[in-house]
Amino acid sequence: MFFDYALVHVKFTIPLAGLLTFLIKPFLTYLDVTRILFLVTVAVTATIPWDSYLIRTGVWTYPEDGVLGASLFSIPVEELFFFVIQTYITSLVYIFCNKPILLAQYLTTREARPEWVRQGKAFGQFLFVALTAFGGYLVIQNDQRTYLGLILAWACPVLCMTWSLSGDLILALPWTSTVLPIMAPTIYLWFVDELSLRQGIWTIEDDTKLGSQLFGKLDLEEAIFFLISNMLVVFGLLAFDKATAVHDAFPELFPQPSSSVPIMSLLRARAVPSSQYDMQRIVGIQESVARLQKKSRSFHIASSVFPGRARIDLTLLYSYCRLADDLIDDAETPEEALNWISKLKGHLDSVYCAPKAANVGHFIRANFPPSAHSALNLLPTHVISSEPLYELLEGFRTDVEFKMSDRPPIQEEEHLELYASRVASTIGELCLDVIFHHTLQKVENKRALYSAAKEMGIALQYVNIARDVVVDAKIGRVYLPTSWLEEEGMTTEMVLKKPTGPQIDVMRRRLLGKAFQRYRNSRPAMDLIPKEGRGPMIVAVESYMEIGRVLAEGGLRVEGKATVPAWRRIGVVWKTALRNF
Ligand SMILES: CC(C)=CCC/C(C)=C/CC/C(C)=C/CC/C(C)=C/[C@@H]1[C@@H](COP(=O)(O)OP(=O)(O)O)[C@]1(C)CC/C=C(\C)CC/C=C(\C)CCC=C(C)C
Repeated sequence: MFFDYALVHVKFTIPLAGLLTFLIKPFLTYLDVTRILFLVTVAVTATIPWDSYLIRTGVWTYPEDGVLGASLFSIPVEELFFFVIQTYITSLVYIFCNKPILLAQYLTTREARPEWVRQGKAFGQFLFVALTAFGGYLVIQNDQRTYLGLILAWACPVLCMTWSLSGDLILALPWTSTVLPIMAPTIYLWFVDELSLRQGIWTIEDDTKLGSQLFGKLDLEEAIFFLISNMLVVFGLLAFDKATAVHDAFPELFPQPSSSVPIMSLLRARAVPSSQYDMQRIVGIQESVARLQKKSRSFHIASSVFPGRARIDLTLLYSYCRLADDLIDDAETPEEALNWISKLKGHLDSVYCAPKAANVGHFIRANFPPSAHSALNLLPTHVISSEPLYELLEGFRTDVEFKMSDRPPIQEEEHLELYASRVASTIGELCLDVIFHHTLQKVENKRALYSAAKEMGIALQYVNIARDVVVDAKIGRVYLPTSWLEEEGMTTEMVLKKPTGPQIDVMRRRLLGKAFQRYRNSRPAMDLIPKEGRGPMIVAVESYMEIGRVLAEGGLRVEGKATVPAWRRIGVVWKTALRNF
């Protein structure tokens, strides 16, 4: 049939590329687009001489009526398009699979690598060198193994190079970041190829192939070709990403954020010997990511759409806030909790107030358990201002007061507002500090933005309280104002005993109403946030407000805690990103 090869694209590759573009476009950054273009250019340039040789020497043939007719160096345009679209598809799958991962946490110095990673990397290097030599040998033999030889001799030197650059990272990453983006497009292309071979759209000549099939008509060499070419794409992207991760992880070595430097300068980060990596910082980043992942699904999902360095700083900030909150919540007595507050203040004093020579590290080691060290050491104090942090600690004092006196600290609505502004408006301010620090844009209206961020913080805290009435009651806390309880004919003791029922639902709705009012007041200001942080910040806020929406709909509860189903969380992130990125 005429134009069969073009039809393969129309039916199989273009629709998949279109679907992936539709799904992933909202999350694509400038850096993503740059590296896809870079990789497509490299892939096309590197494949043309090889493919042209294959066609001119008759390893591959195409029936004349199966192709459009236009060609470059004997390569049909459809084939050239295949290099482009395959690289594009695999890159998108890779980017999709890797968004949730903060790559910097997988960087290691040679000494810090587990033995199996060191040996695996060396084995990979040996394997690719051996396969290159074997491929060369097969080409020289010039028999049925020629096509296999050409594939190996062409691809394995490049694989060896990219593996040498980032084999340690490839081995350390979860399989969903490496094997999945290689295998998913490979398997899809195997089926497309099998169909094409079955229909005779292209043919591999019998003299130059082994004659064994993986399945159906799919020749073993073709299966290996798609596997290896997708490995080339993924290894190439990983080598690129390793440079970005190094750049983002070590602001002391690279003051500019990765999103603002030209691609070639970025690759210079790759040249930094791993012996210069600050492993204490990397371990701290790992611990912070683990804390975020374990403690907050909303912020963890939202963190994946922030650009590299802002993402690291927000994760470190989260880790500090969570640690401080947990130290106080988990204290056995109110006195112990107050002691933690004063130690945390001491830490802030040593960072922000003491003369430069003050030994912050020593203070941390002397006063906090080892599990707290990295969160305190890595709090990005060069990026955030001190006042909101002191204020946050003041807010935690209210939590302690629940245990200290018979009179609950939240008597009136204004007490609730003060509490929320201390523990959450402060977080809004700190988040803005991070974004302002990492933007290259000159920010107008900073004052208005800070004031909206404070308002939004209160909205999120109200949602948090509305969600956690049961959970909080279990630890002796009722954040609903006593005056509201009285209006519903209840007392604090009654809520502590039975934190559910129609009166609680009325008060929860009242609180949610106030949360949404504040959300509506402050949401328009978010459009003025610098572009690097605007979309991700909106995603973070919307993901959290979704908990409020689920609650308002009387939604799902697990052990008294409203949960947003995973599909709904992902939907919110996707829709928000589509509108705001
Ligand atoms: C993406 C990312 C990693 C963001 C990190 C945000 C961050 C630093 C959060 C701090 C969390 C924390 C532990 C604070 C201690 C006090 C506390 C408990 C506050 C409550 C947060 C809930 O956190 P939790 O871990 O309990 O989460 P789960 O409910 O378990 O999922 C709060 C509800 C406060 C959250 C408040 C904010 C994030 C501020 C929101 C405001 C903005 C983002 C600014 C918007 C800007 C404009 C201009 C309007």
